[in-house]
Amino acid sequence: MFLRHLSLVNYKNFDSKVMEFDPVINCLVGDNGVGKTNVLDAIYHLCFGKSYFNPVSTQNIKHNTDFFVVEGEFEKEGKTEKIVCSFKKGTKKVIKRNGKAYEKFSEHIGFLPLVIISPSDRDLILEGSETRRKFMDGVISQSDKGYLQSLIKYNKVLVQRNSLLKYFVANNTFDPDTLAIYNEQLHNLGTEIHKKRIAFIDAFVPIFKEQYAHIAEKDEQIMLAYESQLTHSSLLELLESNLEKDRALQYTSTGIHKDDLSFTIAGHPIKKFGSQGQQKSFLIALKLAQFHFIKELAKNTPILLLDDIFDKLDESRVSQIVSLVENENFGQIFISDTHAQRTESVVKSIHQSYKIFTL
Ligand SMILES: Nc1ncnc2c1ncn2[C@@H]1O[C@H](COP(=O)(O)OP(=O)(O)OP(=O)(O)O)[C@@H](O)[C@H]1O
Repeated sequence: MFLRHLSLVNYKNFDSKVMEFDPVINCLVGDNGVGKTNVLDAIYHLCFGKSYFNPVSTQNIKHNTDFFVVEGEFEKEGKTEKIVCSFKKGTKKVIKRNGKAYEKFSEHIGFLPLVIISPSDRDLILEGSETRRKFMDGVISQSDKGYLQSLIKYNKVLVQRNSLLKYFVANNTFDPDTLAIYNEQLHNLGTEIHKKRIAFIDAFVPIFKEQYAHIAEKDEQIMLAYESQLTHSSLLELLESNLEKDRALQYTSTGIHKDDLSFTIAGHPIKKFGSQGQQKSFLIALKLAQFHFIKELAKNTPILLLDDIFDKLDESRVSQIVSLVENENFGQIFISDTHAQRTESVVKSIHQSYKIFTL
């Protein structure tokens, strides 16, 4: 699968921009702020219906205009797939595939698999558990449509249960029967999601470790583990035993919405004890593992977006990554960099088919 054509209207810093891509390697080069990352983000938008960097849709519209359109033509399994993502201030965003609008964006997720590696990935280490859950959910849902639907349903029931807990306090009342219905629904959906997360981590960790070992060229005892309150108790038991606490807090304090991933090096949190280079390598290994995982399960090679990746690492780690890209059968790759010469010498060593765009 590859993206052949991209056209932007009023997307971030672009008035209008049309690009025809190479099926293998595309490099976007230029000074800081020219819009290299914005092009990558537009491609991300076509695959996920949203920006990777800025979730506020109005802020993706070029300043002083009131709509944007991102259009892409992909080649997938011998067919052309035309995707149009448009947004006008005050209306709902629309995503169309071959002229037909999706009713639910979630139906589009996974159709065009994509993995992005960007400096903002450091949030996975630095930020709270929600960022890591989103990463885990993103990987699983690109290969399992049912998972995303269960997650959406779980979150809906969670909102309903939280509203009910607030209602109890506001009206000085309590209704155990309605609560029991929500508890059961959360238990059923949560247990299914929990099982899928366990299965995912079991399959993902060996791939991740292999990617890290390639980049670091030595064993640095890195580990990724799934942490869940459901490991020791069922969700129903947790909901029931935390009822008084939840009533006081007016929200649901236990469940798979509290799950996390722990990232460690030699048994210690990488956030506190990993060097900057080790943290960067960890994140790249995580994303390359995501790439291989999706490729294997979705039976479809994801597009790979490498945003500013060469600025982050020492030369030996960069050449290790390049050799990974060279050896494994990657699909289409987009690379953004400020150094035209560096990029060209790197891509020349990967493949004879490439295009360089100077923005
Ligand atoms: N909604 C918007 N309207 C107009 N310009 C915008 C909008 N959103 C972002 N920009 C501009 O886009 C530019 C940033 O583009 P981008 O992040 O793609 O740069 P880059 O080429 O990747 O730079 P770097 O090399 O620093 O990473 C900034 O100048 C920013 O002001």
